Amino acid sequence: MDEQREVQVKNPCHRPVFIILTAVIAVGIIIVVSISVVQNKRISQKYKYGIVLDAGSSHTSVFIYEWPAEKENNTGMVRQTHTCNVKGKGISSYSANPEGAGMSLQECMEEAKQKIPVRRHLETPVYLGATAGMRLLKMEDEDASEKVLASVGRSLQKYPFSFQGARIILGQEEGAFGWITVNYLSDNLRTATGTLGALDLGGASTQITFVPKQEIESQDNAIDFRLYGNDYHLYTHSFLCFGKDQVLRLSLAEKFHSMIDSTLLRDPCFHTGYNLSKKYVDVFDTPCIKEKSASPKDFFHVGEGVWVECQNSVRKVFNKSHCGYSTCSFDGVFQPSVEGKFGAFSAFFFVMDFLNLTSGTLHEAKLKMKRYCATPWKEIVQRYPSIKEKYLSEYCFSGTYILTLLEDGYKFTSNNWKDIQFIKKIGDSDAGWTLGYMLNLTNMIPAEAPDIPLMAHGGYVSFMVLFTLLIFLLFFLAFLYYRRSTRTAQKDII
Ligand SMILES: Nc1nc2c(ncn2[C@@H]2O[C@H](COP(=O)(O)OP(=O)(O)OP(=O)(O)O)[C@@H](O)[C@H]2O)c(=O)[nH]1
Ligand SMILES: [Ca+2]
Repeated sequence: MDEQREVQVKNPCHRPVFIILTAVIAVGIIIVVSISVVQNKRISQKYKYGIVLDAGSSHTSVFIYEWPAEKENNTGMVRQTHTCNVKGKGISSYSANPEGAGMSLQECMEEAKQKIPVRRHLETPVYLGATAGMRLLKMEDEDASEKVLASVGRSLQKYPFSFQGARIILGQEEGAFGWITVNYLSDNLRTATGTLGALDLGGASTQITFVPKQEIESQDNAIDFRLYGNDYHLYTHSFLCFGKDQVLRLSLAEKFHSMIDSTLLRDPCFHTGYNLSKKYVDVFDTPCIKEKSASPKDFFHVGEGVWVECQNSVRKVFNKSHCGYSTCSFDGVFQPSVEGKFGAFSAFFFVMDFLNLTSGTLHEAKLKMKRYCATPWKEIVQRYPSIKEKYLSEYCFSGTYILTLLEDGYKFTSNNWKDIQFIKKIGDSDAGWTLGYMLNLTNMIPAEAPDIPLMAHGGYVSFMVLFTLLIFLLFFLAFLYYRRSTRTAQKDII
């Protein structure tokens, strides 16, 4: 009986050291399993989708966005997975045939059906936002603009997605959501380390948006946001009629006034040797031109290729005669001095990228423009055989307009020229207003900062490796201790 008790007392499993080791190992295993369950839950999540149609003045694009279902409120989680460019012109060109506007969207919407998993169709929101082309149509013919919007709305309702409306967005929204997009994609909103201004150049309007140092003197140009716990006081302005297609018309109309021969329009912004018969209505048929000069049905558009003269003619479209504030850009619009870095996208990028002006100084850009505009049209066509002649013929004008808008209009100088980054995409996503618009309407950017994740992925992996090694070590120690204790116990019995 005494012998039996002695064996029991000496059983190593009953020693305090062994009990503590076992308890530590058990707790360790529980911690490792719990952390991996919580952490991996985040990895095995499913994706959600959203569709935004950008119904611009020149064309419509359909953007599909995707984000992990359980990370809706974390910044940087939404990315563009697919784009489809609708064939033909923008929806505002269907004023005489509104049904055609809705039909034009079909091909891209069928593509969206293929790209988004069927089980997500019903819950996927679809938004259509129309910009300056539709704003101009509304000014010209409100009834026609309503019919076009109704037609695209009916067309979008035929798809299995959750249609959320088709509307003309305000110029302020276009500017502000472009700013949200570039700053969301650059992860500037959560970190609050400074923001990127946004410059958007479309066919019919252009937007400038940034956080100014000066006070905003006009309420129409001020927008406030609270995002991830930070307050932003933004300056924004959208210049209707200052998109590059409308400014080309304004500039041609201006030249008509000083023409001696009303059938021959000599243009320093087009290359020498460029000579094309154009229709008078194609220039003047826009609400952006108030004074319709009496001209014939057709005219010859003849290039002269003189950059300095081109810039002088472009300057005439900026009205600087009045300003009711301490400072203005042009057309009597208040603008504080530009501040910080800017992302310039849409036609700012297409044009500056083509002209190879996305880097270098303002002075170099002017010299390159001078050379480019002076190149004969024949040579330009030979140099770029794959580019549509309409686009190609307009780069001298568009590049000149961009330099003039940025320098004379917005007051960028050779000192802060380098602060303008010409961008098309950030990561996979296009820079533009659509992503910001969707993030806002789905409430995906919270006003307050979301909870910090339990552990960053790198930290999680290191932690799991170290902890697992530690548990193995403890197992090994427990084993050594058990073996030694059993041997001692056996020796004692013998
Ligand atoms: N060179 C060139 N121009 C383009 C390209 N894509 C569009 N454009 C032109 O660039 C201008 C601006 O295009 P977008 O930014 O799509 O303009 P939009 O959204 O239709 O117009 P808004 O309603 O004013 O915003 C238009 O004159 C287009 O015809 C391109 O790939 N290359
Ligand atoms: Ca646009």
